[in-house]
Parts: sequence; C-alpha cells; structure tokens
Amino acid sequence: MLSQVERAREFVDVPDDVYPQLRTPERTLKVSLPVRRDDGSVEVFEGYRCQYDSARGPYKGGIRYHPAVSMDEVTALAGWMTWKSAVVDLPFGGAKGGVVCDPAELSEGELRRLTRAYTDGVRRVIGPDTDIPAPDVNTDPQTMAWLMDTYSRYEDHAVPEVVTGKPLEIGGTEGRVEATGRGITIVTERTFDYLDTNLDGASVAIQGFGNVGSVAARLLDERGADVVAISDVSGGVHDPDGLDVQALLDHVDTAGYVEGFETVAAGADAVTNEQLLTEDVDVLVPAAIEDVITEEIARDLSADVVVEAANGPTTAAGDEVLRQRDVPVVPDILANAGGVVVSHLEWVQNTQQYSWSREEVNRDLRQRLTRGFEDLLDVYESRDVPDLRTAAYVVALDRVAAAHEVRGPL
Ligand SMILES: NC(=O)C1=CN([C@@H]2O[C@H](COP(=O)(O)OP(=O)(O)OC[C@H]3O[C@@H](n4cnc5c(N)ncnc54)[C@H](O)[C@@H]3O)[C@@H](O)[C@H]2O)C=CC1
Ligand SMILES: O=C(O)CCC(=O)C(=O)O
Repeated sequence: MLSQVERAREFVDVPDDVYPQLRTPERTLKVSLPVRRDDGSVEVFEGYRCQYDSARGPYKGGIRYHPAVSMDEVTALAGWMTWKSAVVDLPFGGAKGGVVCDPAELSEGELRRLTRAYTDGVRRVIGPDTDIPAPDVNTDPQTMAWLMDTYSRYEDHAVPEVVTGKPLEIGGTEGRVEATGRGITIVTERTFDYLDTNLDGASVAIQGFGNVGSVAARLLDERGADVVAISDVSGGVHDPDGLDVQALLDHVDTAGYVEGFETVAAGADAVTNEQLLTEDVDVLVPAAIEDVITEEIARDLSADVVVEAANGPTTAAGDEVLRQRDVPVVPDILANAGGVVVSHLEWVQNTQQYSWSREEVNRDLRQRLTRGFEDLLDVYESRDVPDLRTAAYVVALDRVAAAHEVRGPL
C-alpha cells in the first residue's frame, strides 16, 4: 500500500508536512476477545481496528474474520479504504478491522459470541459519527446485525447507522449485498468502452466465489460475457465454452465449495488457482485475497486486462511486471469501491430515517463509479502518469492532502 502511495507522490503536490501523516495510521486498537466455545471452554481471540485517516470524514471500512489477519494487514486495508473513499469522493476516511480466527471451525453461536466480544472491545472507538464498520471477508449481514445489536444495547436505543451491510429488517439498504460485484461489472464495462472493445462474448476468469466473486460472475454472465473459469479456496473449474454460473451457485450452495463441480458439469475441468490466474482470457478478476498476482504470476499472466475486485491482489513486484508488460490493471481502490459507495447510501438513509428503492441505489452506484472512472482517466491522460493505479492514487492523494491542508496547520 505504501509503495503505491510513494509511486504516486511525484505526480501530486502533497505538502511536506502533510505527507508523513498520509503514510501512518491515526490509531490502531488491539483487543483480546474471550469467547465461550460450545464445549464450555474459553478461548481468547485477537482482534484489531485500524483507523487510518479521518481528514475527509468518519472512518469507514469492513471487518474481516480470517486466520491470516494481522496488524500489518488491517493497516494496509485501512489505508486502501482511505484512498478508495477519496477516489469516489465519499465524505469518509478509512478504517479496517479484523479478528484472527478460522470461521469454518466456529459454530454460528461461537461466531455470534465472537462478534459481540469484538464489538465490546471496539465500541469506544466506533460510532455513527466516528467509525462505521461493514462486511468484508467471512463476515456478512448477520455479523453486522449482531454488531449493531451489541452496540445498541450500550446506547439503550437502536443505532442502525453504526454499521452498514445490515439485513433489510434493521435498516440495511437494497442493493448492498450485490454492490461490490455490481460495481465490478460497471467498471469492467467502462474499461471495455475505454479500450474500444466489446464485453459481449469476452472471456472472464474470476478467482474467489464469495460475496464479490459470485455476484460479479452472475452479473458479467447476464451482461453477455463468457465466464470461463472460477475458483475459490478449494480449487477451480474451467470451461472454454463458458461455465453455467447458476449451476455453479447451486453446487456451492449444497457442496459448500467450487471443488467437485467438474464432476457434475459436462465440459468443465478442474484447474488450480495458479492456472486460473494465468488463463488466456480477456479479463482476469481476482476477487479473493491479497498478494495473489506475484512477480512470477505476473510474468505468466495472459489476460488482456485485470480488474481488481479483491483488495491488494497484486504485489508490488507483480505490479511492476504488469506495468512493464503494458497490461492494463483497473486498481482495487476504484474497481471494488461499489461496496463502500452503497454503504454510504445506507448510512445516509439511516441518518435520514428514510429508504430508497433498489433502482435509486443502483443508479447512484453507477453514477458515482462512472464519475470516479472519468476522474481517474482525466489524470491518466493529462498528467502523464505511467498506469491507471498511479492515476487513481493521484486523484485520492490530491483529495486527502487537500482536506488535511484546509483543516489548517498543526
Ligand atoms: N464484501 C465487500 O463488500 C467487499 C469486499 N472486498 C474485497 O473482495 C475480496 C473478497 O471479499 P468477499 O467476497 O466479501 O469475501 P467472502 O468471504 O465472501 O469470499 C471470499 C472468497 O475467496 C475465496 N478464497 C479465500 N482464500 C482463497 C485462496 N487462498 N485462493 C483462492 N480463493 C480463496 C473463498 O473461498 C471465497 O470464495 C476481499 O479482498 C475483500 O476485501 C472489497 C470491497 C468490498
Ligand atoms: O462497505 C464498506 O464500508 C467497506 C467495504 C470494505 O471493507 C472494502 O471496500 O474493502
């Protein structure tokens, strides 16, 4: 994350006394979370909330449950939230939270108690005007409902606007579950327009079949693209004639994982995650975890365009190789901003105690992502920056630095 900021700096006029503030998080809270397991024992989990920057507004960002969560990871993810909110011009700063755990090994009751313990741990630093969490890897609307409930108990009244990505019953918005995957589809369409190519019949490979990857697969398929390869943590499947995305969704619904689909779908073969990332396709959509496009993968990558749905899927070395090879990469901080855009709409609806239709939400999402894409292209074409990622960072750094400056000297 910092190397991406550094690369963009030479193209932006960030004052010397502001720049060090953009390189360091404002604060990071580490919490110990005692949770009663179903067998009666107590296990203490480790959790974090990193609040990176609040110059433009309240901190905003998801919560991740994953064994690889660490303070470094949440810090990078919180930084990316800061640049992401700025690139699509939302009145938010950036934050991210996480708990070191393997959700596959926890029952629903254990996950609920873990979420309540996490909320107890961070409740003094979150709030509707200070820091508003949301879902990320392995967390979902139910997790957000438990968080909202725990926070509200301390306040003695319902506080829906403390969190976004909630179920509709407690103030969630239409369109949030689909927002990030829908955003990927919108941004991919805009990229194809820009490159003057046709998305109809274009071949797509998607790594990750969770919230973001599965919605992107379905909507890109509906939009006329051929989704030829999909994977998750269990492995992947490939069909050169296009996978039946709905059949794969049904398979994952019953089997739990993508693995095994090749045994029930005619024409589909099993592929590894590494093979998927180097498939000869028109678009590669990494939609799982960080650091999967390494230097080696970048050298072997055959896609014409990469649209980054995951946060930080490309390592710094991988990025350099793609830049040298002139492979266009639509950066995460724009490509996956659909989630936070609709989270903002949810928060606005909650604070106004009003709700909008799915059509209104989706229209706003499309407009904001399109504007973000235009702002990025404007910089790319006018300031002689080397790639789309650097252009996105120039837009973001400009806005965050301007907010620091106008708030006045220290
Ligand atoms: N949920 C959201 O609204 C947003 C999510 N993102 C990012 O999108 C990415 C995916 O997030 P979600 O879909 O929400 O998570 P999820 O938990 O719903 O799905 C994650 C998917 O990645 C797969 N996966 C995990 N480890 C893998 C590995 N080593 N190799 C291959 N596949 C692997 C899982 O099997 C699953 O299919 C993350 O980077 C997240 O930060 C970004 C913006 C918003
Ligand atoms: O919806 C949000 O507030 C943030 C989602 C998120 O964590 C992300 O964009 O990485």
